[in-house]
Amino acid sequence: MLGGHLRIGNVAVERGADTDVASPGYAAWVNGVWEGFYHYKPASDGQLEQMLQSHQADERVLTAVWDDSRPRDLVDPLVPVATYGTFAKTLNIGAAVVPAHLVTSVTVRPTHRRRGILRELMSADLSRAKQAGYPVAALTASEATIYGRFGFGRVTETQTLHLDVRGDVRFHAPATGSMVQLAPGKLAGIANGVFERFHSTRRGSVGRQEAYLRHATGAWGEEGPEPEPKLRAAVYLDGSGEIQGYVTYVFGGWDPKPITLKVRDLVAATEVARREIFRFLASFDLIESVSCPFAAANDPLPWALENPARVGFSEREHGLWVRVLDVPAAFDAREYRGTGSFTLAVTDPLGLADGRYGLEIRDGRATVTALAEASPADATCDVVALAPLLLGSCDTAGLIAAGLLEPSSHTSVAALAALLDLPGVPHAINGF
Ligand SMILES: CC(=O)SCCNC(=O)CCNC(=O)[C@H](O)C(C)(C)COP(=O)(O)OP(=O)(O)OC[C@H]1O[C@@H](n2cnc3c(N)ncnc32)[C@H](O)[C@@H]1OP(=O)(O)O
Repeated sequence: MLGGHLRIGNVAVERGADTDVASPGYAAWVNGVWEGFYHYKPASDGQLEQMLQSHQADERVLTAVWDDSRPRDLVDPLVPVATYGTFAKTLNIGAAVVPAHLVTSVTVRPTHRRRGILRELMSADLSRAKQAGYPVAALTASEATIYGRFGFGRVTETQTLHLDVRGDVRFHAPATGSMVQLAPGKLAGIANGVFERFHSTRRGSVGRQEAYLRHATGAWGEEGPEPEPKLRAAVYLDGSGEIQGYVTYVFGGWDPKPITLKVRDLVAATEVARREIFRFLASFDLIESVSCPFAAANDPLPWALENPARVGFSEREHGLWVRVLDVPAAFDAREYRGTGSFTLAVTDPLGLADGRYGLEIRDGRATVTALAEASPADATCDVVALAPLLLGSCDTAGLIAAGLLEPSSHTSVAALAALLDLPGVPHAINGF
C-alpha cells in the first residue's frame, strides 16, 4: 500500500462530458506518459483524439497515482505522478497462441521515484492478471535491469539489419511472385491479416496494438499520432496472387551517407515473402543502404545472398520480456521434442508461479500438472528462467551454464535437452 498523500486509481479512456475532445483526466494521463518518455510537447486535441481511439480499440486499462499533497495553485491535481497501462493480446508460445497480459506506459516522476510506486503497481497488477486467468504477462523494457525482480525474463533479441545495396545485389534463389507499390492507406484492409498469419506461426510473436495499423497506413508517424506523408508501402504477392507480406519505408534523405531507405515495418507471412521484399528493397536506384528494425537474432538474410558481407547488424537489444503467471497453462502451450517426463521446481519471490510441476511429454506435446511440495525435482529454476525456458530462447545447456537452471544430481542433462531444446529462436517484431 502506498502511504501518505499518494492515491491509486483508474483513468477512463473517454471524451469529456458533453464534449467531443478527450476528458481532462485522460489528457493528463497521456501527457504524463509523454513527459515520462521525454516527449516534452503536450498532446494537441487532435493527437489526444487519435490516442483515445487507439486506446479504446485496445481496450486499455489505465492506472495512475496522484499526490494530493501538491499545492493546487502550482499543479493541476489531475496530473499524475505515475502512470501504468495494460491491455490484453496474445503470445505465440510455439504449440499454441495464449492470452497475454501486456504492460506498458510505466512512468514515475523523478520527484516520486524509488519510493516503491512501481513495485506497488506491478505487484498488484500481476496478481490480478493471474487471478483473471492469464498464463503470462509481457512487456518491452526501457532498461534491462528493472523487471527481473518482478519475475520477467528476456525471451527475444532484436537488431537493426543494414543491407548494402550498391551495385547488383544477387540472391541464391531465383525471384518468385511480384511486388506492388501502393498508397499506405491501402494497407488498412491488409496489414492486420498479414500480421495475424505471421503471429500464428512464429514462436515468440506478441499481438499488435491498434497503433501499428495506424502507423502502417501513414495515419501516424515517427513523432506519434500525426500523419506521415513521407511513408511509402509495397506488398508481396505469391505466384497465385495472394498477398503474403508488406513493407512500409521512408527515404532517409540525401544526407547523411550512405543514402538510406529506412524500413518502418516489414511483416511477412512466409520466409519467401520476406526474402522477396528484401529483393525489392535492394532494387532502388540511387539508394546505397537499406535499414530494417526488429530483425531476429538469427536473421537468415546473409544466407540468401551471394555476398553475405552486404548484411550488417547494429543496435542488438533485448526485445520481449515474459512473466510466467500460470505454469501448467503456459507450459501446456509449449513445443517439446519426443516423449518423456520430468519434474520442475520453481521459486518465485512474488508467490505467483512457485511450486513443483510434473511435465508428461508425448510426441512433442506436454501435459503439465502441479505436484505436492515434497515431490523430488529433476531440475530447479527461479521464475525469471521460466520465460526463456518456455519460449526456447536458450538451450538447456546454455541455461545450466548461465546458472539459471539447476539439474539435480540424478538428472541426465542430455535427456532433459532432448525434450526441451528447440530449433531456431523466438522472434517478436513489435514493441509496446
Ligand atoms: C514497460 C515499460 O513501460 S518500460 C518503461 C519504464 N519507464 C521508464 O523507463 C521511464 C523512466 N523511469 C521511471 O519512470 C521510473 O524510474 C521507473 C518506472 C523505472 C521506476 O519506478 P519507481 O517507482 O522509482 O520504482 P520502485 O521505487 O518501485 O522500485 C522498484 C524496484 O525497481 C528498482 N528500480 C527502479 N528503477 C530502476 C532502474 N531504472 N534500473 C534498475 N532498477 C530499478 C528499484 O531499485 C526497486 O528495487 P527493489 O524493490 O528490489 O529494491
